[in-house]
Amino acid sequence: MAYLWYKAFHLIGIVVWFAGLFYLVRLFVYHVEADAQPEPARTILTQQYQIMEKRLYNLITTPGMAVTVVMAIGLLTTEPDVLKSGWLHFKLALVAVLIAYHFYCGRLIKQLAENRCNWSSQQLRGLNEVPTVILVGIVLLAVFKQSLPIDTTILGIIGMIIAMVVIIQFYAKKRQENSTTSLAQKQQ
Ligand code: HEM
Repeated sequence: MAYLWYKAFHLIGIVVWFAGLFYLVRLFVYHVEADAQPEPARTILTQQYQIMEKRLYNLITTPGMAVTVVMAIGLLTTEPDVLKSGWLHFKLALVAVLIAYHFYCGRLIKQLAENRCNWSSQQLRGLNEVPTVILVGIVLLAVFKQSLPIDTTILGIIGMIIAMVVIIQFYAKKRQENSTTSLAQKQQ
């Protein structure tokens, strides 16, 4: 019974953690774009984004990660034999990358607050897709376990990354066109 409780809260922690990670980097995108606004909009917007980023990271994202990891430890102590499974080793490698991403986002919050962030809004849009790829990999491993078809999964993930790059480029072009049109309309 304890195992099921741990698993349920493991899943709840994951949802909270990912909601935080996805929203956080979206806020970074808006924060960087606000930097290009004229004053006083620039100061008002960037200060507001700083507050939102810190609160989201400290009150939602990091607690979500903590619940996920603590519940995972609960799962492993209840069923220590799972530790021998190959799928779990792959999953832990992906979780390590995700945790590194989490703390890197924490560093980006500080860099943005100190105006030292070198990422463009377009690059941040790409960065925001990193947890999506990790999520797909981890969930497939957790659900299929040792019966996961590796070749198909790798091909599927590569296809997904290509599709994301194409979509991000497409929307970048669209945004560029829209801003050129609205500038031309203002000048008329
Ligand atoms: C801290 C590292 C983690 C460890 C040690 C861990 C370990 C485990 C274990 C032992 C199970 C139970 C497997 C079963 O009973 O079938 C499980 C379930 C699951 N985990 Fe994790 N996990 C970790 C992080 C994550 C993360 C970050 C995600 C999502 C991105 C995730 C997604 C899942 C899912 C979806 C299940 C349910 C699988 C099922 O019931 O079919 N885990 N995890």
